Amino acid sequence: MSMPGEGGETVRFDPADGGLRGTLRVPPDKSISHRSAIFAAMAQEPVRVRNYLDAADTNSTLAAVERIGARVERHGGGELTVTGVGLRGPREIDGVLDVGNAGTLMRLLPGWLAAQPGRRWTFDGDSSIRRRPVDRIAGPLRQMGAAIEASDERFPPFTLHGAELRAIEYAMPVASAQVKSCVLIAGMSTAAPTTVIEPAPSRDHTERMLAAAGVPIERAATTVTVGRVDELELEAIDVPGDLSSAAFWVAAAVIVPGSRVVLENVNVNWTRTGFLRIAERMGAIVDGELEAHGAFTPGEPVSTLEIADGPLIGTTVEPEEVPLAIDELPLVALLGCFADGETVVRGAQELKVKESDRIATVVDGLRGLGADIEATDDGFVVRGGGGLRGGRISSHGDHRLAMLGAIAGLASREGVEVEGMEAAAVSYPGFAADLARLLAR
Ligand SMILES: O=C(O)C1=C[C@@H](OP(=O)(O)O)[C@@H](O)[C@H](O)C1
Ligand SMILES: C=C(OP(=O)(O)O)C(=O)O
Repeated sequence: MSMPGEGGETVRFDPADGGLRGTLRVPPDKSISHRSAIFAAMAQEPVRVRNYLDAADTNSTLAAVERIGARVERHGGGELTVTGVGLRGPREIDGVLDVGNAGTLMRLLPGWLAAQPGRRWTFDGDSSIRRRPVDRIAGPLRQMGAAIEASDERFPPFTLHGAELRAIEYAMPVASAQVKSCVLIAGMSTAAPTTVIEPAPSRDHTERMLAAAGVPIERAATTVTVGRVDELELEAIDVPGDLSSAAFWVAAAVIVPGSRVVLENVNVNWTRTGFLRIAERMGAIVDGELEAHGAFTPGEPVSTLEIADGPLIGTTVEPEEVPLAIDELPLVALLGCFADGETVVRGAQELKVKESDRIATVVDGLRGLGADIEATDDGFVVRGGGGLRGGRISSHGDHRLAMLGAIAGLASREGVEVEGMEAAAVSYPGFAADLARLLAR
């Protein structure tokens, strides 16, 4: 299977003289879209999903739930009706379940399928997914009674044998919303309540959506307990805009002189907004009013954000902040190049097992554009203030690297060529069109 970005399209991003200006509605949230499709597939009654993300990762999820028996009607404009198979109804398939490039799909869906006694599925994906560990979900699922065979014990492809699961109390070794979600989903089928303890808070979209679906779920600090259910009661889900996509424009507005950008309908769930807090600490001014979210909310707050350019100072991102800003840490490195003093990220080893090794690809990529940046075992150190010269950067097939390169180009002195720009379509297919809108004056 091929990897997006390998040997693909090279696109040049010139300095955005005069700044980025305008108002955007950022694309639907990827994490919440994945969950809406998977939870709707578990329901028995049809579920209306509004504003579903039309991107490679979330389309992999729709294809996967269809293969195991759910019906997906696509009404256009991000509107779907998903008719599920019920919690106990996913069917076996011939061949593999292809998760494409989507780590979230690969780690959430097994939580459900592990609870189907006597049935089995084989999961596989692209060359990037084959480097992403599944032992982190195989461990707790085995403790619950499922069997999993993986290549080298750790990586896809892997085969999952469902079982009558037993409840566990699972203390997670790493803060991962994907692992937490997997165990909670499996825990909906155990006779006694299942508990997950996180080392630090991570995104809580699963907890919010399951609570909205009538699942007994209790949270106290970093402990989450889920009770058994026979059915999910979800009528409709309205997916808010993605903070992780919005973050590219927040970063661009802050570092490209003369910018003023307004971002509408952004999910500002506290477990996702770590990047905004870090950027504000560095001196960025992000104004946002909390707003109600419309008729069918999965319990997620949204806001309109207003960002303008301004001077930055370096900061240190501590380990407990990492899960709250995990996908935006590459952008912290970029801001660091434009900030006075040192910007340090610590406790972010998890970056090594994303779509690319994001410590190596960010550090090598930005250094190639003129940054003074060094990798550490668990993050990076940037000595900023000099901005970026420009040059060439590879996405390594990683959507967030591709878009990082683009924003770096806009803020650079000489422009940046991004190799493998098409990888952006994994989470943000409209990235180029939105950029063109912010450049049109
Ligand atoms: O649960 C989710 O939707 C996600 C959790 C995070 O991964 P980890 O759980 O591996 O930290 C994040 O990096 C990923 O983009 C999406
Ligand atoms: C890490 C990411 O996603 P996933 O784990 O779902 O592939 C991401 O979107 O940055």
